[in-house]
Amino acid sequence: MIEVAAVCHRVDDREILKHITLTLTEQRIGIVGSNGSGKSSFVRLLNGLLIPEQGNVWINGLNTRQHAKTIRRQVGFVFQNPDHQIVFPIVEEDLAFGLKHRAKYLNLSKLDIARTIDAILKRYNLEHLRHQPTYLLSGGEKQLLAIASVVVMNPQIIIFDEPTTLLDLRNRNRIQQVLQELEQMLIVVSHDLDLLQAFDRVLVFEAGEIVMDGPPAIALPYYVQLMT
Ligand SMILES: Nc1ncnc2c1ncn2[C@@H]1O[C@H](COP(=O)(O)OP(=O)(O)OP(=O)(O)O)[C@@H](O)[C@H]1O
Repeated sequence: MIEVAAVCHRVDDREILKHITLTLTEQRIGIVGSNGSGKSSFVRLLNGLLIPEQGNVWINGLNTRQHAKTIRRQVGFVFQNPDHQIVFPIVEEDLAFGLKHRAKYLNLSKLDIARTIDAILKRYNLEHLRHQPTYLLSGGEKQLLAIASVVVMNPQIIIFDEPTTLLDLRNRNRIQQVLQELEQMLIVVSHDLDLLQAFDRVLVFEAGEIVMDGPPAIALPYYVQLMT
C-alpha cells in the first residue's frame, strides 16, 4: 500500500507538486498528464528518489524519509530510456548486478544467481542475447533488459516511467504484454492511453495537481478533453 499525505514540493520556488494526498492499493495504476505536469516527480516520490519538501510518503508503512534504502528494494523503477538504466557492458552482467550486490543479504549462492538469471532470460526470450554487448541491443531489446533487470530483483511494486515512448508498434505491444503478465502492483506513467485502458485506476496530473482520479473509462476521456 502507498500513502501520500499532504505532499508539496518546490523546485527553484516553483511548486511542482501541490498538496497531494492519496492512498494507492490497486494492482494497476496509470498516470497521465501534460509535459511538465509533475508525473515523473510524483513517481520519484514513491521509491524515495525524491523526498518531498513537505508532507510524507509511506510504502507499506515505511516513511521514505527514514527508509529510502529499504523502500528502493521494495519498489523497482524502470526509466523511459533504458540507456539510463543499463550499466554493464554485457547482458548477463547487467542482470546479475543487483543480485550479486544483495547476495549476502538474500543468502544467495553463485549457483542461485546463475539459476535466477537463466530463468529471467528464458522468461523474456533473451537467452540468445546472454553474452551480447548491451550497446548492440535494439531499442526494444534494451527496454526488455531494463525491465528484466528490475523484475529479477522481485520487488513488490514496479514503477514504469513512459515505458513505450521510444518503441515501435511491435515492441510497444510486447511491452504491453510484459506488463500484463507481471504479478506485482504496477504504476505506469504514459502518454500511450491505450496502454492504460484496462488499468484499475488512472490519475490525471495538471500543473502539479491531480485533477482527476478514477477508472480509465472516466479519467482517460477527461484527460483527452483537457488537452483539446
Ligand atoms: N530537478 C529539477 N530541477 C529543475 N526543475 C525540475 C526538476 N525536477 C522537475 N522539475 C520541473 O518540474 C516540473 C515537473 O516535471 P516532471 O518531470 O515531474 O513532469 P512530467 O509530467 O513528468 O513531464 P514529462 O511528461 O515531460 O516527462 C517541470 O516543469 C520540470 O521542469
